[in-house]
Amino acid sequence: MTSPSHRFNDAVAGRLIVSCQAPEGDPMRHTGTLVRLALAAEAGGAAAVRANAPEVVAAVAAATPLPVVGLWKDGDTGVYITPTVRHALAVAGAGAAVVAADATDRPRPDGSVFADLVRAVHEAGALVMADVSTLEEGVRAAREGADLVSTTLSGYVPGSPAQDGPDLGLVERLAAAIGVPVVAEGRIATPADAAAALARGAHSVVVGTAITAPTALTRAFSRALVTP
Ligand SMILES: CC(=O)N[C@H](C=O)[C@@H](O)[C@H](O)[C@H](O)COP(=O)(O)O
Repeated sequence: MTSPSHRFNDAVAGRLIVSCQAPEGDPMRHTGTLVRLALAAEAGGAAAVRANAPEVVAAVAAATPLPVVGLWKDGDTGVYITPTVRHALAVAGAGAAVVAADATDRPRPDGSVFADLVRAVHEAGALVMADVSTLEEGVRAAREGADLVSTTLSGYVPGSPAQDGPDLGLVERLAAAIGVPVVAEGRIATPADAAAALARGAHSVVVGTAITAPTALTRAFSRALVTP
């Protein structure tokens, strides 16, 4: 029998995962709207959807046959992407095929370690995508049982310098170092960026803002039109 890990990994191999999220206070932060974005992603050929919060994960999973990579953001400092085992189990319980969680080496609010979260999510029948910012974190997450490792947090945590574009160097280094699939995520702005990520060794590519964030995209256009 094919394991859940093989099934998901085969389904997203060489393909796009669309992140359908909206920040706190954004007009798009509305479950029905995020479901519509997920349906648009499906219609456009995405292989999976990444979604935030149990309610949205459940609604997207009910509306589309695509597997859902679920997370639960809590706050925006320290470890905020699925920070505790409780958050992870709620996301798995909502129907996520994969639970994405911070796998940096910073302290977690419930005192757990990443390996505890991996164990709990596997017992719940879902896979784990480790969101990392460095090569070392990715190597450790793979050793601790992560099913996929994503470059999500590169440029967003102390010790990982901010960059304008995607961190394709990290994609390449991870792909050479670990045996689990590497996902390129973060600031992938164009189809050419996505194709370049695959060429550098990514198994799959997550795109959020460039596809599903009209407020941020409008802001970028507006700023470009402001005369100095
Ligand atoms: C750092 C962080 O919290 N990243 C989040 C992870 O779920 C999302 O806010 C991003 O939109 C997602 O990673 C996709 O990235 P981009 O929107 O750049 O394509």
